[in-house]
Amino acid sequence: MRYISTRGAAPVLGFGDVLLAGLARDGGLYLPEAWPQLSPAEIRALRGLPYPEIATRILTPFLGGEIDHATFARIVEESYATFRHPATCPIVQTGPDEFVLELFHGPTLAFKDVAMQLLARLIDHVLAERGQRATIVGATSGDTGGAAIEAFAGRDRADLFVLFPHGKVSAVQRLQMTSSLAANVHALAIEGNFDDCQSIVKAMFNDHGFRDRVGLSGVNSINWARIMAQIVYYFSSALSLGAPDRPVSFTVPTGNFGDIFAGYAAKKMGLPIERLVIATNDNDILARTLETGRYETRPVIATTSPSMDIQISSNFERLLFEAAGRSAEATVSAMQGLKQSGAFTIPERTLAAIRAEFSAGRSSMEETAATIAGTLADCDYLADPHTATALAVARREATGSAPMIVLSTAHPAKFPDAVEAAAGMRPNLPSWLAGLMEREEKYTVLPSDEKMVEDHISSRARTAA
Ligand SMILES: Cc1ncc(COP(=O)(O)O)c(C=O)c1O
Ligand SMILES: N[C@@H](CCOP(=O)(O)O)C(=O)O
Repeated sequence: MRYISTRGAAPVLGFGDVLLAGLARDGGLYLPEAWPQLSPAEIRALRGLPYPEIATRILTPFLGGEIDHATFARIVEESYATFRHPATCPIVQTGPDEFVLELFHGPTLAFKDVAMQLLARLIDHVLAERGQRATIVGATSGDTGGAAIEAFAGRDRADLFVLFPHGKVSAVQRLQMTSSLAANVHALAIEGNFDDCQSIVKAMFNDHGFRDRVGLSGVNSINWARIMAQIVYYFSSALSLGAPDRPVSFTVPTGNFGDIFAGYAAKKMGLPIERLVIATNDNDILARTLETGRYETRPVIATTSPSMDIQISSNFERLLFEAAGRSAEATVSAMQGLKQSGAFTIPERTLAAIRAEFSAGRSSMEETAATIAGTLADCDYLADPHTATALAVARREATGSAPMIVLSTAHPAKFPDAVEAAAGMRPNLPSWLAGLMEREEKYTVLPSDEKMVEDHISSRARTAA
């Protein structure tokens, strides 16, 4: 298996190199040269297997033979041993044809753990094999950062720097990032919003001198391995509802488009998926794009689902590349428009290809709050605001015949204020996280300035020359 960049001008890489590269050197995102295929019989053979076994079988083709089977199976097993539910990612029925896929049973209570636990172990493995160290960066609107800090803490081949928007994450999210005692992890509070953090991260990757000097690697979903790991739960949940003999649909609370792109990848690999529904909060750039064909950024609105307060949805680039017939030229032209004017228009044929696979809808903060309250009253199920955004959209968009699986991306206790305001009940952190709110915090506040962040990292990264 080889990987190509959406912008067509970066080296074609194997798995280990893609894992460490993060962003391609031409500014694009890596994708497999071809989608591995699973026949209906091969999918059927996964039924009833434990999650780590399903993951090992589905992900092996992406490794291109670079990690031997026993080692990879052990890494996957160890990754999901950190989850506190025997099914790893269970599904719960909340309506006649509505199911919630709970992705929050990992160490930091968000779906990011599913990929991050695996990513950290894979990076560690590849660095050890090569005798290298890495400086790892990540931008976060709250969840990626905590999951990365938890997964990389104490790993002696990597220094991790997480950029989060100062004052714009929940208290639980902040403490998960700022209270680690590990010397190799660093929380940086950036005076800006998530898009500012993400654009600094991308700028650091595009500064090749800095990138090479510190051995830069990334944990955001710009890193192909993040998407790869997220493909698995589309299969595991669909299998438990009868796949491949019964198609299913998914609704995904969406920000950076990584999670739902993993669903698209699962479909390309042969999983029968009827619809992929993009659910946005008031930051509805993706819903507007599907309606109008124009991707147009607006100022970010702070909502009760802060992890989705995003305008620059990184992985939409991967979809554009695919929908434009894998045209690097079309992708580059769209991305230039975005850089120059904050907008681009999607050509008709590309838009039609996107609309053939995806629907989209938005849920306002009021509708999301009402959905939290209504789902508790009707189904005795307490959803976090991100999950509730998707439930609200799913209930409006579910016109097809297939069962709808709604991705639950965070535990309600990560957002206790919003949940309490909506449902009148304050969710508690699980006992193993009790005491989090009293822990001592350690973080550095920095202006939204690439050079200052680079200098800060250079002076602390142990890989820097
Ligand atoms: C809780 C939660 N839900 C949904 C999302 C959106 O996922 P994606 O960025 O992959 O679209 C995020 C952040 O990424 C998140 O943290
Ligand atoms: N919502 C995310 C934003 C970053 O997304 P990623 O999937 O690209 O890492 C977060 O919680 O940090």
